[in-house]
Amino acid sequence: PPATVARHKISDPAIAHRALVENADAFSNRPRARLHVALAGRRDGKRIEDLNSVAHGPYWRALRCNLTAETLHPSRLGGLVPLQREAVQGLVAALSSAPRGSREEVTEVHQHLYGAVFSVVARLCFGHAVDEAHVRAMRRVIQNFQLAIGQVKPFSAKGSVMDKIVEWRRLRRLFAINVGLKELLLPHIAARRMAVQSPRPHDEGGRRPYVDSLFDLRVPNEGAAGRRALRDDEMVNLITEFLGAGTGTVVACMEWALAHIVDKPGVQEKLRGEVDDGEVSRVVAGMPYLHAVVLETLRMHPPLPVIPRHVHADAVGVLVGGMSMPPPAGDFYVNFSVGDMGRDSKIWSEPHEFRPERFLAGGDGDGVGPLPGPKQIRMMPFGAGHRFCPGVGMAMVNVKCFLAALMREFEWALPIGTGAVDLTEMDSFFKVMKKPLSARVTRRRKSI
Ligand code: HEM
Repeated sequence: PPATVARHKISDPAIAHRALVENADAFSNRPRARLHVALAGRRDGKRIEDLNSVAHGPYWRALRCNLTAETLHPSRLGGLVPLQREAVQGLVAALSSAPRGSREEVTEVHQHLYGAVFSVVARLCFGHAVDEAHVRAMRRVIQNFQLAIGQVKPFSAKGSVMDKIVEWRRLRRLFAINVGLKELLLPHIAARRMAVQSPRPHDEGGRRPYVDSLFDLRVPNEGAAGRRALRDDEMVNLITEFLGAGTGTVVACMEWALAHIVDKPGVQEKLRGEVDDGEVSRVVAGMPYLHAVVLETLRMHPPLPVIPRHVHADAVGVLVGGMSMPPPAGDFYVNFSVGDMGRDSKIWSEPHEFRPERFLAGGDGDGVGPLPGPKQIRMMPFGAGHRFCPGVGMAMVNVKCFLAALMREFEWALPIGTGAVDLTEMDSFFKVMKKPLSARVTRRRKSI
């Protein structure tokens, strides 16, 4: 984005509510990420949007309605259970046989979690027929892509010549990964297109893969009447977004939750009391303490701690009283600081303490859910307003399902000889653990 656009920070949840919920129309565009500007420049300005980057309007609405109605609708989440069950089995096997370090710890917890969640998301996207080797290949490229985007720091344009050279190199790496992604995904899109057109399509157990919905989708035809089908390059972007957004955030949340669980054995004990007598599918319905653990994790460590908006000058009045700088004359950007809201001592008692009980009856988070209610914002890890995260339902179900299984199957403890988990945060594409979680992961005798 042009360096001249003023960027404001809003940490006050009342003002965030006034803007994102009460004046949602005026606060429904995101700044264009440098990645998208740069990629469009390489394609003669041809648009390469995904749902996250596209401007609020009819094209966005078509993409969003399709995703929420066809793939992420709450009524379809039950269809995830077989995919989750298979992924849980793989995860339990992988963690059971993972090599241990000198302090008897598993060092690559994150990678194992990523593999398991990705396999659910990839099959939800492409259907069950996509084989394990291809899922692994996609996962590698998507992970590299997110890593590379995190390094480009989409909003930094300042710095010395050296900084710019470094950044340009990173952008080039990103372009190269982007090309690789396209080469990898296009054959899968083509294969799936053939499969759905065949007289006997593969049985998906009642689920409809995300790509299938993209084949049927018709979007407004820019500058012309009527609607048109999606182009292949648009599908590649939407699929990349689906695979990336659906995995990285969920894994970040799970890793933070496990970090606190390892840090506080009491939390693990309470969780176990709840999950030991449960069936995986019951996780969706009633496990209040597990639900509280996930909310507490998202309060303290929202994977996306900043929610940016591009705002027209005439909406500046909405933010009066909350601006960190004098009101701008022209259009401006606002960063709503989800991270600050989650740790605001005016809203939360002892905000730096991991205390899931606060979300149970009588606690200071009693009644607070993953999305803000219509009246006020206490925390907003999934955003707010028109652009709130459409994956909230699937994310909560996946995090809870995997955590429940990990509690039921394993004992989680600090590596031998260490006193505490290092909970320092680091900015990457998502807010992640600076020192990835290592833990002693011992198989429990009692099993599902
Ligand atoms: C713990 C997990 C997740 C967290 C914390 C999270 C968080 C967020 C946040 C903060 C936003 C921006 C909201 C705003 O601007 O108001 C967002 C947008 C989005 N998320 Fe998620 N997300 C998660 C999981 C998912 C999943 C599972 C999917 C789908 C597969 C997904 C797909 C999206 C998409 C497509 C957008 C852009 C929506 C739009 O602009 O209309 N997310 N997410």
